[in-house]
Amino acid sequence: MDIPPRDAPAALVWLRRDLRLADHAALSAALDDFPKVHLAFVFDRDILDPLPGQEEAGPLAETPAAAQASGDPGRVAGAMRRDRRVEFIWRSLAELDARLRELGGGLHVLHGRPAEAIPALAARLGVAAVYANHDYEPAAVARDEAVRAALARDGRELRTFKDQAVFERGEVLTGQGKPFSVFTPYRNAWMKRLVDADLAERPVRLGGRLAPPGSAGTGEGGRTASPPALGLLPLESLGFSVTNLSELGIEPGESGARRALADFADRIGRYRDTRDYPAVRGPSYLSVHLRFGTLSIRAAARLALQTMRGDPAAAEGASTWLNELIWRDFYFHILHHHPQVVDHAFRPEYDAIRWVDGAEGDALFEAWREGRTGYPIVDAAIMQIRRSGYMHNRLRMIVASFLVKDLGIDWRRGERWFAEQLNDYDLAANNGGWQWAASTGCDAQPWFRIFNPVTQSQKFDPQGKFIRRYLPQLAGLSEEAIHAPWMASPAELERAGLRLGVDYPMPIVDHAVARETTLKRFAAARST
Ligand SMILES: Cc1cc2nc3c(=O)[nH]c(=O)nc-3n(C[C@H](O)[C@H](O)[C@H](O)COP(=O)(O)OP(=O)(O)OC[C@H]3O[C@@H](n4cnc5c(N)ncnc54)[C@H](O)[C@@H]3O)c2cc1C
Repeated sequence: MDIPPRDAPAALVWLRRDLRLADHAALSAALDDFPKVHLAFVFDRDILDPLPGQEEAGPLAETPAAAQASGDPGRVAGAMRRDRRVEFIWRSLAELDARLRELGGGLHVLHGRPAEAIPALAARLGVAAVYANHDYEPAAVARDEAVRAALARDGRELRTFKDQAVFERGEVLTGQGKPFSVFTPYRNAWMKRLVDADLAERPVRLGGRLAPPGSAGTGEGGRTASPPALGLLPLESLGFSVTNLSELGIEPGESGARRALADFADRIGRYRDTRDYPAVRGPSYLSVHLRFGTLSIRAAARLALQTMRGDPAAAEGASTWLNELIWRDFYFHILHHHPQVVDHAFRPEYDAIRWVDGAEGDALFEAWREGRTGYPIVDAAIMQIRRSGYMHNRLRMIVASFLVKDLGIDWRRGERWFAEQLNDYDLAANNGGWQWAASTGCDAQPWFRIFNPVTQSQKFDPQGKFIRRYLPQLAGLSEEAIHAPWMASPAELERAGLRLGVDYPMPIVDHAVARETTLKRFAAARST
């Protein structure tokens, strides 16, 4: 790639899932190559317009459905959706914009389609090149190719960098140069390849290097290129309103990520022993920051590695946590090398499974996503995701397994619903997690191993603390009864003030029967 002339006016750094100013590969490279930089973010209509909104994300004056029912076009236009991710991004950008303004710059925030918006902004600013970080999702790869082609038509380059992963694409391969499909050898090869430079902070020194707002109105449009006064489009102008993000204590932005990382640094030594218990503050809760890049993956991995090297008492916890970060790279690797997993089973034989569909499938799916299965651990987990946009990893495995192996529903339906709900939704990790639980993926749970939701509950929420938090109607049940209320004696139910079938449903399936049906379903697909 040619290095542009030093007197080239400026570069444009296009932020996507890297909403920070520290340790940022594309920004660091742009500052190496150009004397001045602009920064921009596009609220992408192709992503935002189809978002349905999250039912339990906070109060809303009027839902799109109610407005639609009124038949009043004015009300339809004014109806808002709530989506915690959109608010998270918006607030992270507001913080970033404020910081840029302190330094004499400002963030260009656009609402449109990147393939048009980015080349148009680049032209207006008169920049020589656009810098961005790699994204591995097929739709994002196609988007970036479209932007690259449009920029090239104007004689501009799109330069992209690894930032989201520690190792990406073909960097970790088998001895035969092939992609891995099993995690443990991938992890071993990943560890073997790692040197300190891979995790080194990418320097970003912005002082005096930001193109001031309004300074570059010399582009083809001839108009001033300064970002609007606030630098940001109001959330409402995007069709979204404020959610319960603040109530949940989720702090967006780089400052939120820094605080969450520092909080976890004190607990990392206990991670291995606590991470499987949803009632305990065991995991890092950093996934939303890693998703939107308010935290750099290198900073996260540095914490793990430094703890492993410098604190023997915490080393095991840190090494277990590093493993999870490697799973994240692993699923990017799988998505990059096998993009067909987006719509298909990684193991093609499982595309032949006959799932429960039609009215019966719809009814079972509705009961699952509304937390009405009658299995308390499953229903409590569903309440957690609906109210907070987060679900504990152990619970993600339990509810995914339950949908697929107890209810016989196609994993893709669950995957899509998670995609709407999760703050940390990431195509690679979500698809990987669902295919793991459904036994259709690479290195997945074997098809004949089926989680028993009652024993999982007894093991990982032994006192029912998590269940009580999300299903207060069961709070009066004893530790023994809370995992399977239908087994409780009438006297116990009466003591707990619980009317089964009224206050809380009877189980919608019998696990033992469902298990047998699932084994037959998988066996039939394997034999075709
Ligand atoms: C069905 C299912 C769906 C999932 N969907 C997603 C998703 O959309 N987005 C997502 O980030 N994770 C997903 N996961 C993985 C995991 O559940 C979450 O990353 C984790 O619960 C996030 O909480 P944490 O940050 O406290 O995790 P921690 O336990 O503190 O882990 C640290 C980080 O490691 C990464 N990580 C951990 N476990 C995994 C994993 N199995 N695969 C990939 N990365 C991992 C995440 O970035 C996480 O933030 C899914 C798992 C399952 C079983």
